[in-house]
Amino acid sequence: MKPYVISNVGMTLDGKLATIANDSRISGEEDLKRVHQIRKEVDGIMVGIGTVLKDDPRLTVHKIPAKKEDNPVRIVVDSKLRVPLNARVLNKDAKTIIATTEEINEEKEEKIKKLTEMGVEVIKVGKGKVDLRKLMEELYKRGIKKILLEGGGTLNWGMFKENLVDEVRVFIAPKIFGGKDAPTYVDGEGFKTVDECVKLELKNFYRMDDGIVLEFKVKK
Ligand SMILES: NC(=O)c1ccc[n+]([C@@H]2O[C@H](COP(=O)([O-])OP(=O)(O)OC[C@H]3O[C@@H](n4cnc5c(N)ncnc54)[C@H](O)[C@@H]3O)[C@@H](O)[C@H]2O)c1
Ligand SMILES: Nc1nc(=O)c(N)c(NC[C@H](O)[C@H](O)[C@H](O)COP(=O)(O)O)[nH]1
Repeated sequence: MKPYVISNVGMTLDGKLATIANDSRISGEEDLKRVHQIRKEVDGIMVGIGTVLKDDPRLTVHKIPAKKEDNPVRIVVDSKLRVPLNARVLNKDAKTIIATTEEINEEKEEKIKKLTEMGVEVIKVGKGKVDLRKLMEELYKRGIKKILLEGGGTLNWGMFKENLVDEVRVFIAPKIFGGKDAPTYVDGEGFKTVDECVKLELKNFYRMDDGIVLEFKVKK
């Protein structure tokens, strides 16, 4: 059994999640409230370490009225345990799980010890990179039945490739960032053929701020 996974991003018309200089001010105020409403409704919110290193996100519910217990469990996928100990995602505002690989060395062991002392749970699944399917099973066992996957593009690829995403909600801003190397919604290796790509069913769409939100179910 695995959690139900909602992938949500704010994206420009040309599919970017940030500029080549990592400016990622894409969602408007109303859309951020929509995102925080989803955060309030899920059991876990998941990002890759790239997002933590570039954005230092809090991953708590703070754009709409909420109590501390409304904060979902924060999950960071971090193969090499690069998360800085002063990252906001490690603060006391919510529970945090760091998912890393099974490879271990003295430095990593030391960091796990420090994280554990901070009250952070470290889950070790996979070799080379985190085994996302096994991670989903571990999270489900911990009562995490619904997850908001916030990105970024590399983790989104890993989750789509493993067929672990159930729903897609995307805010598209009326902006074009350009940039061959700018981060996009789904980066990583990419599918070679249309046959093997992720197929979606459009369920809903509506205006939001100066853009539009599209909602899809992933066809399984
Ligand atoms: N606009 C949005 O909605 C939004 C949302 C999130 C992030 N972002 C942007 O995305 C960028 C960060 O994305 P990114 O691609 O650099 O990093 P990411 O956040 O996708 O993290 C990727 C990292 O996770 C780790 N990882 C471990 N196991 C993995 C696996 N099985 N599959 C994939 N990754 C695995 C690897 O270290 C990998 O480099 C930033 O610019 C951030 O601002 C934007
Ligand atoms: N939906 C969405 N629209 C955006 O325009 C944007 N930049 C993000 N970025 C995703 C990232 O994971 C965090 O949502 C932000 O970095 C804010 O983080 P916090 O509020 O501190 O949790 N997400």
